[in-house]
Formats: sequence, structure tokens, C-alpha cells
Amino acid sequence: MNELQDVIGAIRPLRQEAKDAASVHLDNLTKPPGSLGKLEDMARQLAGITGEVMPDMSRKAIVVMAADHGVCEEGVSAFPQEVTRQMVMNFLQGGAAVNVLARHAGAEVVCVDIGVNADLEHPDLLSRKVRKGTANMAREAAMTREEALQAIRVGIEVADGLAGRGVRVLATGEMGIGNTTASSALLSVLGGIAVEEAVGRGTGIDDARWLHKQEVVRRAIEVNKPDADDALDVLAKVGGLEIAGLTGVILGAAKNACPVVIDGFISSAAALVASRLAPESQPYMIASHQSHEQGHGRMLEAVGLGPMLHMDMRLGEGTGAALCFTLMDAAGKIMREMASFESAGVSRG
Ligand SMILES: Cc1cc2ncn([C@H]3O[C@H](COP(=O)(O)O)[C@@H](O)[C@H]3O)c2cc1C
Ligand SMILES: O=C(O)c1cccnc1
Repeated sequence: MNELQDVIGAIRPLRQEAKDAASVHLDNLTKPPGSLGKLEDMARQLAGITGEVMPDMSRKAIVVMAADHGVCEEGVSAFPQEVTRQMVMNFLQGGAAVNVLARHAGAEVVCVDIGVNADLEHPDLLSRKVRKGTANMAREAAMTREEALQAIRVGIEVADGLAGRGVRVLATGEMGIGNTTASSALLSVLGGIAVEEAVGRGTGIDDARWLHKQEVVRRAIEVNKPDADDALDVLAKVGGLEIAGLTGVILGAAKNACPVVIDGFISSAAALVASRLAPESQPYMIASHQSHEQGHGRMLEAVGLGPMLHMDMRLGEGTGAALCFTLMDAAGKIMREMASFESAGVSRG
């Protein structure tokens, strides 16, 4: 626990003077004050995070954490568990949606095996397996507290490694068949939200399976009795290895004064855990989008974040975060390239 406490202790509040300087700069540009809406909010936030009015955000990475879920044996997903490992190979070959959208945004994809239930090897795969999938949370704790901590540590190390080689913006992505079930359980317990509101349709289950998925989440909470005031306990009992890993990525990004773009429902579950473990990490987060998954709006509310985009996407992987990168670049260009009232000879109101 000490190590995690050290990381949390190293997270600084945003730099108010840089935020104020960004506000002054924005208000001198040739537009009515505030008229670029969330682009301006983002520019101010990025200044506060980095301490620079025009930060270098040229190097960006999406960390895709992959892991399996024992709860799949309850029949909670529309797809079989082997899709997790098959999609990991797809990421490594560059053919998944996140690869395409990351290329479009000029970002790299870093794929981490933190708990896939198979032996995977590839030169570009970061092999950091904590265990081969979680246990079935409907019967027992998904993992031990120590395993959850270990997975968080993996995420912190990945974030440290990327920041150490000059990556300035991080984003979260994931792959794990069954992980909307774990995310829903986290939302229900940590957000104090009824199971039927927290559980959505994930990969696209029908009504009967959706009701069954709700029952499975209820059973997982009943069997494990997670302590809502102890986020690590909840994460270990009803979470997932990739969710724990992403919690670490978020804490690691904040420690390194890097903005961290949060993707969809599952990534937001990691953001919720991170915000409970370390409330000071929340200002470093940017919610890329609100996905189509039923509980995502409530999840973002619980973290205290407002989404940049509503695209009706429900894929995960980091796809929404990749799209949001292009908005970050747009915000950066506004700060750098727009004329001021003075330079353009435009009258102020
Ligand atoms: C081919 C395929 C690619 C995906 N990429 C992300 N997910 C998404 O779907 C999964 C969660 O949904 P559930 O909880 O219903 O299993 C996660 O792996 C998530 O990343 C995918 C799912 C599939 C089938
Ligand atoms: O919101 C998401 O990211 C999501 C929703 C459904 C399935 N996979 C991911």
C-alpha cells in the first residue's frame, strides 16, 4: 500500500497561474469570450495540468489493457471469451477500430496483456500478466486485494515508462469480454446506483440475457459484500484486471502531470476507482465521450466529468479517446494560431 500512497501523494493540484494565463490568452483572441465552449475549457485544463499555456501534445498514446473475466461462465456477453485474445492479436496487427482511429489522430497504441486467459506472445505486446483472468465474481472475489494492487502497479509503471520516453498525453482503452458486467458492478457499488440502472447491454445482448446479467451482478454483490468506502476492496471483489491496470494508468498519468483521456464505460469505471483512491487525480481526466452503454452517463456523473462527444459509440478499446485526441489538437491550434484583437485590428465589444 505504501507504494500506491507514494504515487497518490505525488499528484499535485493543477497550476492555477497557467490556467489564468490561458484564460487571458483566450480572451484576447478574435472571438466573443467563451464562444469556443468546451475547446476553451480543454485549453485551460491542459494549461493547468502541464503548467504551460501552449503545451507540447504532439506525442500521444492509448494504453489498451486486455484481460479476461471469470464471470463469462455465467453467460453475460454476446460473444465468447476467446474474442479477448483474438482481438489482442488484431490490435497487434493494426486492424482494430482503435488502431485506425489512433493512426488518424497520430497516436500510438500500446497493448498490455495484464490478464488474458491464454499464453500470448508478440514483439509489440507488453506482457504484464497478473493472472489468467479473474475468478467468477458471482461465486467468489474476482481477485485478491494484492492482485488488484499489483495490476494497479502495472498501470503506473506503463504510464511512467511512456512519460519517460516523451509521451505527453495518455488515454485509456481496454479489451476484455465480460468487462461491462464488472464495470456495472463497480458503478452500482461505488456510485450507489440500482443494479438495473447500472447494467447495460455491452456487446449487444437481448432482453432475457440483460435481465440475467442484472441477476449475476446482484449475486456478485451479495456474495462478495464489497465495502463501498474502500475502492480497492470493491475493485478486487467485483472489478477486473484491465480495470485495475487502467486505474494505475490514470494515477500514473496524474503523477507525471500528463492529461489522461478517458474512453467509454469500462475506462470510466477505472476513472471512478481512481477518483475514489485519489480525488486529486480527477482534474487530470478528460472524458472523451458518452457511450451508448446505459450506465455511462451515471458513471461519468459519479466521477464528476462531462463528456466532449456524444457519438452513440459502444465499442471501447480507446476508440472514443482517439477521436477526442483530434479535438485536443484543435484546442492546441486555437491557442497557437488564432489572431488576437490587437494583431488583427479587430474592435473589442
Ligand atoms: C469483436 C469485438 C471487439 C471489441 N472491442 C471492444 N469490445 C468491447 O466489448 C467487450 C465488453 O462487452 P461485454 O461485457 O458485453 O463482453 C469488451 O471487450 C470491450 O472492449 C469488443 C467486443 C467484441 C465482440
Ligand atoms: O462504453 C464502452 O466503452 C463499451 C460499451 C459496450 C461494450 N464495450 C465498450
